[in-house]
This record gives sequence, C-alpha cells and structure tokens, in this order.
Amino acid sequence: MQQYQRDFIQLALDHQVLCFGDFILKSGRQSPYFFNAGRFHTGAALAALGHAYAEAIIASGTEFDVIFGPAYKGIPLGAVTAVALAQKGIDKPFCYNRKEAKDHGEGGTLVGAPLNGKVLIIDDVITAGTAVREVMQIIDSHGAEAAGVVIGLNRQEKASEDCEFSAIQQVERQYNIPVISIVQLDNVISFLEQESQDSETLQKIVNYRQRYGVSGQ
Ligand SMILES: O=P(O)(O)OC[C@H]1O[C@H](OP(=O)(O)OP(=O)(O)O)[C@H](O)[C@@H]1O
Ligand SMILES: O=C(O)c1cc(=O)[nH]c(=O)[nH]1
Repeated sequence: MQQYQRDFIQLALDHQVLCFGDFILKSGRQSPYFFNAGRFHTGAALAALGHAYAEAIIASGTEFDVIFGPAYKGIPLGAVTAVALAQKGIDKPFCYNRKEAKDHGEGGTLVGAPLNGKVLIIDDVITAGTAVREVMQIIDSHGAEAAGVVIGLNRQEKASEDCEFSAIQQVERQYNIPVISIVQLDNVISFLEQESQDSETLQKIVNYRQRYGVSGQ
C-alpha cells in the first residue's frame, strides 16, 4: 500500500467517514462497515479530499472534458475535485444532477456546465454498480461519452451474488472505461490489521467479504 492510500484511510477514520456497525446499503446488502463521505464536512477535510481525488486523476492520465458529480454525495466530491485540479493548472467544467427535476426557475435535472464531450464521473463508492449505471444513462441521454469513473473506496464486491465479476469489472468491460479508486477494501483490511485492536470488527468485515467480495478489483 502506498503512503497516500494510508493517509486517505487515516483521514476517513479521523472524520468517522469510514465507520463500523450495521448498515443497509443501496443494494440491500447488510454491511459491517460503511464509507459515509458526508462526514468530510470541514473545509480542511474537503480540501484534503479534493487533493486526493485530483492526484488520482492526474496519476491515471485519464483525458476528459467535463467533471460530473452524481447526486447527492458526488456533488461536493466533484466540486472539490474541480477546485483541486484548477489549483494544479487543470481547469475543467463541472456539472451535477438533481435526483428530482426542478419544475420552476431554470428547471430540469442538470446544474452547472453542459454535459458534453468526455465525462469524468466522481463518486464516493461503488458497491453493486447501480448508481454508476444510472449515471451512464444520463450521459448517454445527453449525447456525451463517459471517460472514466473516480471513487474514494472500491468495496471490491460482486455485481450480484450469482456473478463472479465485481461491479467495477463489469462497468469497465461494458463501457470500456477505467474505474480509478483511491483505496480498495484490501487496503482497508491491511490497514486495520496493522493499526486496529478491534479483531471482532475485522472478522465481521472479512466474513462480509467472503459472501459479497471478489478477489482482485
Ligand atoms: O454501487 P451501488 O450499489 O449503486 O452503491 C453505491 C452508491 O450508493 C450510494 O449512493 P446513494 O444514492 O445511496 O446515496 P447519496 O444520495 O447519499 O449519494 C453511494 O453514494 C454510491 O453512489
Ligand atoms: O452501497 C452503498 O449504498 C454504500 C456503501 C458505502 O460504503 N457508502 C455509501 O455511501 N453507500
């Protein structure tokens, strides 16, 4: 594991973004851990977050025209990433969506820059891949093209229980785009093995991974 990945996990633990307990996911899965990006809620934490996403994007070499942050938690993630990239000399347009269309004023579901060209999607996690597929439909319906997806945590989970591939592998193959993650569950488990005394929590995560996880991405 790289130092920037250790720093990212420590940042997430410090802000209780990475938290432990009993959580129901969008997919209906019951998880002993959760990545709640909404808890990156101070100026300094958001600045660090934007920096981490920007570094991952630059390191990947992915070319894109516009940043898209899907509602809800992808919106601030996309915004802080756009700011961090601009501070590094890469000034790109930023666009996000509403979950419910606005029927007054400017109306519609998209806010910010036009959704044109190659779109880089910024989100927090991918579990079963439902959210990212919804974004693909939005991009497609605007005649744009996906350039890639950047997430904070790759949970390394199967798209469905009877599928041998991860949700991320499926997205990469189906849309022929890279999915870039700052850390993945393997990194979190290694970090906790070294730094945490809570063997019970670690065991619950390992058990969860045996049921829903894939090896590799
Ligand atoms: O890969 P999946 O199984 O789709 O799960 C991951 C998605 O679930 C959450 O979104 P959600 O819409 O629940 O939450 P938000 O409105 O808080 O962003 C999360 O932010 C990811 O976008
Ligand atoms: O799968 C989800 O719904 C999910 C998992 C997670 O760790 N964090 C989150 O915001 N959503």
